[in-house]
Amino acid sequence: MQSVHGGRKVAARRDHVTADLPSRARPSESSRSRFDARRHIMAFFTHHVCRGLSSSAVRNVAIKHLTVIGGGQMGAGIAQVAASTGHSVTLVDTNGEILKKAVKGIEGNLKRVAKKKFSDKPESGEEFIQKALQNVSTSTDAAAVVQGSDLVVEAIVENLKVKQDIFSGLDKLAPAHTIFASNTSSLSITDIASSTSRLDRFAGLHFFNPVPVMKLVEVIGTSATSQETLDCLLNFSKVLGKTPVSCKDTPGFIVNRLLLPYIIEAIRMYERGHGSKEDIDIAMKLGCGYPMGPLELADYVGLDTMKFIMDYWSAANPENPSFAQSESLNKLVAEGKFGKKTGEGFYKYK
Ligand SMILES: CCCCCCCCCCCCCC(=O)CC(=O)SCCNC(=O)CCNC(=O)[C@H](O)C(C)(C)COP(=O)(O)OP(=O)(O)OC[C@H]1O[C@@H](n2cnc3c(N)ncnc32)[C@H](O)[C@@H]1OP(=O)(O)O
Ligand SMILES: NC(=O)C1=CN([C@@H]2O[C@H](COP(=O)(O)OP(=O)(O)OC[C@H]3O[C@@H](n4cnc5c(N)ncnc54)[C@H](O)[C@@H]3O)[C@@H](O)[C@H]2O)C=CC1
Repeated sequence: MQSVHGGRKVAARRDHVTADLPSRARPSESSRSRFDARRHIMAFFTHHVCRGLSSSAVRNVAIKHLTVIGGGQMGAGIAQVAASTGHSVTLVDTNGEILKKAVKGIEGNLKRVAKKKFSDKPESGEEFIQKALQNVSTSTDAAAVVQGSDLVVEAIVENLKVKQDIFSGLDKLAPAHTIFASNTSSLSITDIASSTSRLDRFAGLHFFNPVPVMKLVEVIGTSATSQETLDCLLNFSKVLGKTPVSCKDTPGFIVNRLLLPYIIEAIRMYERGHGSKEDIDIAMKLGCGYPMGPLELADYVGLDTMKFIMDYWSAANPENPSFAQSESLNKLVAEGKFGKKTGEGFYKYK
């Protein structure tokens, strides 16, 4: 195991709990202690009450240590938020260079959070950053680190077989109480879970990009997921400072079921020449108040991921012309232009 920051301190600390909240959601000084007390009650629930819920294996779960598989934009974001709310996190990727980049990115983003949250107390901000970084370690070997995990969150490439392979291997090594969760955007949780023998302890935990900023988490249960597992994940999401919603394991869950047709139609509109990419994006930003237009958002999500999603939906619905191949998306992906993360997609980035 390659340990970058190595720390394994797991106590949920008061100054970590509200760390990632945007300023509009942060409590005033006068309400902070009440706010913190509520968070502590939720942390207590996750850490202790889940233990006694029922006779299933998950009753022993106290989510203190998690393994996040995939050190890309989502995995790094999930690790950042978990570490800054007092959890010990091991971030895993097959590529050590990606892990170094992820830790550097986490440090940079923690500085942005600290600058906002501790604008009047820079020394507290520095302490917050160091404590969070001590909670993160990295590894290129998931099998070697999963034994100590209460929760495994997978955020690797959007490919069913690759996700099934990783979970099937870890299922044989992880303790019985460990909950497995996938951050998939579009794949069936039931299909991913079928590669394991812990169907009652398997769920979707779908974060939004950028994880430190976006407040939503979709908690997705299959017909086999136990209520104890769902309760633990709903409470864990709250301890992270997020607002969870419960979803059935249906295509796209809630958000992507609505977002997918919107982005598809925007790309088709651009391909038909009915509007320039800039005008389509400006129209949706100024007309609907969205922070990003649909083509900017596609670049932000990653065009490789968009193509994985599109190919999967297309294979599942071959008769539906909505999911027909997109010439512009295919061309950009073939050229390695995956959007913001590679410096070019529909737009160029510095
Ligand atoms: C025809 C074929 C088509 C194929 C179609 C396939 C369709 C597939 C669709 C499915 C997509 C799947 C993705 C998924 O599963 C779900 C998603 O995640 S969808 C994406 C959701 N995200 C959004 O919608 C993001 C929208 N954008 C924004 O909210 C803002 O633009 C953003 C916050 C990203 C940036 O804001 P901006 O003002 O532009 O920049 P700033 O840099 O000033 O940031 C604002 C604010 O936020 C802080 N911040 C930003 N990033 C981070 C970070 N990583 N960590 C910490 N803090 C961060 C920053 O500091 C600023 O704070 P201030 O207090 O305002 O200074
Ligand atoms: N990009 C987005 O906006 C969102 C993506 N998601 C989902 O999250 C997942 C990850 O997406 P991103 O972080 O954007 O992708 P990414 O491409 O930034 O990162 C994926 C990472 O997984 C690593 N990886 C691949 N196979 C692996 C394996 N077997 N073991 C360990 N690591 C492995 C890669 O090296 C890469 O670093 C996907 O399932 C995606 O659909 C969910 C919400 C939003």
